[in-house]
Amino acid sequence: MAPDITPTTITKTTSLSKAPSLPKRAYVTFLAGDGDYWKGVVGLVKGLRKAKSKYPLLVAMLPDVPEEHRKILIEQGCILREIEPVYPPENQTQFAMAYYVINYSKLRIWEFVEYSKMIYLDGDIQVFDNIDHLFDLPDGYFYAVMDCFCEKTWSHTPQFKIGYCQQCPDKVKWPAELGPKPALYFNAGMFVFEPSLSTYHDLLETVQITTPTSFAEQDFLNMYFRDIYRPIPPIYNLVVAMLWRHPENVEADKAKVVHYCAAGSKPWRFTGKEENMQREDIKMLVQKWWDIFNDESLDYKNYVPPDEDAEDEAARAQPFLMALSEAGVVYYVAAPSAA
Ligand SMILES: O=c1ccn([C@@H]2O[C@H](COP(=O)(O)OP(=O)(O)O)[C@@H](O)[C@H]2O)c(=O)[nH]1
Ligand SMILES: OC[C@H]1O[C@H](O[C@@H]2[C@@H](O)[C@H](O)[C@@H](O)[C@H](O)[C@@H]2O)[C@H](O)[C@@H](O)[C@H]1O
Ligand SMILES: [Mn+2]
Repeated sequence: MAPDITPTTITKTTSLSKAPSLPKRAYVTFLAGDGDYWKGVVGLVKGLRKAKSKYPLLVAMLPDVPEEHRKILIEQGCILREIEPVYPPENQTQFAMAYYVINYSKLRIWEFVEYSKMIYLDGDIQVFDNIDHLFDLPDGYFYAVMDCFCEKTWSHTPQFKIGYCQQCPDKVKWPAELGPKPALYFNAGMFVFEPSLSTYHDLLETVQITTPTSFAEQDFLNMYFRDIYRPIPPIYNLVVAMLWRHPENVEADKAKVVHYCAAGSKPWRFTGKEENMQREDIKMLVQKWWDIFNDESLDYKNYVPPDEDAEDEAARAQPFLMALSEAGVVYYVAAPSAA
């Protein structure tokens, strides 16, 4: 008896085959432990909503995130993805911060291959303007903002010891006797990447044969993606220490993304007592974070998505992308030759 292939079945099959396969994009952050970083994630998802981002926020979370925090994040519209920890090989390394050892677990996000492109954001980051246009940057590269070597957390490095920083390479030139100038180095609190199973497996294998260093997975990612790393402007990840280390390179009120990574700058723990925490620009940025965190109209349960036919943000940003590629001379600096 021939199977009953009715028009419905054929239609259903046909319509499914026509389903558009739009590339899926999402923001992703990382959450570990039962501490207070969940507040950073709530602030981040509300900030993305305020900036009218079109894409969801995934939370790659370790099993030790308590049920109570998970519930809060789901109620705020986050997509939770539990991941297993990634530990570096046994080592004697003194990480710049002891807890950095858990940050290797960030590498699990390369496994999220249902997404074609993702933007990773630390939980201590806030997005104050729409950055959806970064998803339209050309594939095949790793985009992130250049870091700064001037904080005490870098005091163990030759750069710090001689006063060299990539943010001002002409101020103290890299001495030839120290060998080749360090390759451009990014802050791993924010980056644009493409999930890929082959990259994911290679990352995990490479971690196990790489001696850990003080900035843990940030150092590792800089080594791993060195050849395809493309710097993007500091407005996309204002590492707040830049405000006092390189004020000529940044403007607090122009930053689209702010990274509260200087000691004492985490908004949800802010006391104002640590060095530089009484600066007006720091207090303004911390207040901006709290204004979003406390804004109940941005809670997922109260949120009304923007009008669907509002001008597409990507179209609005097209001129930007052209400018960025033209300005490529400034930001798409090829890594200095090894010689
Ligand atoms: O107890 C912790 C410590 C860190 N993190 C996550 O790991 C990221 C990196 O740590 P952190 O931002 O503190 O490092 P920094 O950028 O300040 O060096 C955080 O933003 C969080 O997303 C976390 O979830 N729980
Ligand atoms: O695990 C290593 C971490 O390294 C980075 O933080 C550092 C780095 O930015 C230094 O340059 C600063 O001086 C320092 O304050 C800051 O903590 C990333 O932000 C974080 O996500 C994570 O990868
Ligand atoms: Mn951070």
